[in-house]
Amino acid sequence: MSAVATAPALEIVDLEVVYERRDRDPVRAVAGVSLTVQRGQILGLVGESGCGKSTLAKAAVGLEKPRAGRIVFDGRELSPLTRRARPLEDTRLQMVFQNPFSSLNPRRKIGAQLQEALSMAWKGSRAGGEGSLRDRATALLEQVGLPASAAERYAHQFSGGQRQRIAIARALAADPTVIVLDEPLSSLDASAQAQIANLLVRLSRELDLALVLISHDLAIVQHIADEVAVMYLGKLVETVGSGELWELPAHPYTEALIGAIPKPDGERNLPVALAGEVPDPSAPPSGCRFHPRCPYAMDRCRTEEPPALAIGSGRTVSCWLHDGAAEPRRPAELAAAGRGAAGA
Ligand SMILES: Nc1ncnc2c1ncn2[C@@H]1O[C@H](COP(=O)(O)OP(=O)(O)OP(=O)(O)O)[C@@H](O)[C@H]1O
Repeated sequence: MSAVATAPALEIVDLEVVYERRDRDPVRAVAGVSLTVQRGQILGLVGESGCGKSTLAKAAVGLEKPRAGRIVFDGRELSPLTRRARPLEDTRLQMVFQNPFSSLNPRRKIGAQLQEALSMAWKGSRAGGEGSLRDRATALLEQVGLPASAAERYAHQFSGGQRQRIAIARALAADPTVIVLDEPLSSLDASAQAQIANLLVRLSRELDLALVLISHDLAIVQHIADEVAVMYLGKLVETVGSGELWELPAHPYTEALIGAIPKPDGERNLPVALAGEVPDPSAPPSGCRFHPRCPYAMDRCRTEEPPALAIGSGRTVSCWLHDGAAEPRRPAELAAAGRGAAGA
């Protein structure tokens, strides 16, 4: 992990996002989430489909209005304005979407689209002119591993991986501090995924960029994230340094997610199976939201919601198994020691 800056690049505090629906209960898609990302750091945000990852990402960059909570970007609290009305500095918080094809203009050359992104970010504040915009666009293409000739081509002339490189180059045009990437690899084949993952690590290190990488693919996150936040039904259940997480998952949900990653020999990592579907976020279970699916659930889990408990250095887990636990341990070990149903 690289050096930690004084103010976090991005800090999200108790964020809540609710979708109101006509004639139906509102969906509390993000139900009080706090997390922090430092410059030069990659934070992986993982969880099953529907747990609120995209909503959290959109709220973080101002595309969705939070009902409550704060977003502090580079030490300044972001105002709840639309993106276009935000001050210029706030464009340094960028987002890259899953499908780069839909976010690129099919009728404009890539070079022109990059120049447009550069001039919007510069807004005449820097000495420029067409020549320097063109040079800078070429430099952006090189930064993401594409030749200068890519500027003269259109989006459909590139592969999926190349298009994602272009989308990243366009985000870089704003000279960002933070980029939130929502499933940037999931539409790509395995080899393009590996290349883009390597590119993200390089850019984060070279440009001291904070990256929030949203993915349901734990195997990829395992390779490139420094920190991982695990989300379940609108809440974070565990936040931890990446290496530690894979060695010693502390939340039963994390244990199950990691257990589901196939090993190269076809075996699973751990014998914990995740039963059932993610419940409806408009009517979440009482107590711990994970308790109906948890193999270690105790009586308390059905009625009392666990807070984020600090275990180890900088690590938090929202699980009653760890209440009073002196050090991180596997859920199965804690249950066997008498804390959960399995040991009761
Ligand atoms: N515009 C909306 N109106 C109502 N409900 C919504 C809206 N957008 C998302 N939701 C609901 O909010 C919850 C969280 O959705 P979100 O897309 O943030 O999850 P996700 O973890 O990103 O899932 P995926 O990986 O499938 O995109 C889901 O129950 C979803 O159905």
